[in-house]
Amino acid sequence: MTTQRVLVVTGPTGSGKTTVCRYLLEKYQIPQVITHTTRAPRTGETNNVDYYFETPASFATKHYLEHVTYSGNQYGSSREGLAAAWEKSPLISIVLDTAGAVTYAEALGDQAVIVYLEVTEQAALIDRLTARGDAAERIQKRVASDEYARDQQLPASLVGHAQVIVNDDWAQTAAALDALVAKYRIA
Ligand SMILES: Nc1ncnc2c1ncn2[C@@H]1O[C@H](COP(=O)(O)OP(=O)(O)OP(=O)(O)O)[C@@H](O)[C@H]1O
Ligand SMILES: Nc1nc2c(ncn2[C@@H]2O[C@H](COP(=O)(O)O)[C@@H](O)[C@H]2O)c(=O)[nH]1
Repeated sequence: MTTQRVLVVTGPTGSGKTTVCRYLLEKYQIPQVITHTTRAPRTGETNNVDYYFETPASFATKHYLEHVTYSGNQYGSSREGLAAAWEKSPLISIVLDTAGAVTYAEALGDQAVIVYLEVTEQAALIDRLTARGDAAERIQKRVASDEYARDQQLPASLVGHAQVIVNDDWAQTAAALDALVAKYRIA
């Protein structure tokens, strides 16, 4: 039987997690698990595609494998969402903060392939969030959050289990992703 795996893409805000999953979808047709959030959509984001955008009341009705608060908003990934993505392909991806990545590693063991993205210069993260169109007040609130500081490091429990990719240069990141997919994708 084919082993079902999920590429858990984690790392600091602005490190490129969403960009990586988009690349995996477009180049390799690797489906991404859609997660739930109470934050407002950014310009260009679509409900049921980028997230299931929820009210606090509707967020509370779902069945989560894990859920977190990140910079004042709630985020959660459902068991149903994971199963629905695995119905499409044995290899899928998900974007999580580092707390979520730790939970996935604990809950799924070797089925969770953890990829930690980092960027050498922290200032580049802020530049990237600004270039993405995030409002200055939102960036300031995020940078001041405990979650922002926490996600700058790979959690101790994932050291030795996670593949670290330095996403300074996209061509190098793409090459690292191609090698990762070659290892786990069933042709
Ligand atoms: N290697 C790179 N070089 C320059 N810009 C990049 C690179 N990778 C991603 N970006 C850009 O950085 C911005 C942030 O990327 P992305 O939204 O993928 O980050 P993220 O980790 O998902 O952020 P968040 O956790 O805040 O949602 C985007 O505008 C993206 O196009
Ligand atoms: N633990 C979880 N983290 C999640 C989930 N969905 C997204 N995220 C992470 O939240 C922050 C903020 O996301 P943003 O889209 O507002 O920039 C980021 O680190 C995401 O990776 C989830 O279901 N669980």
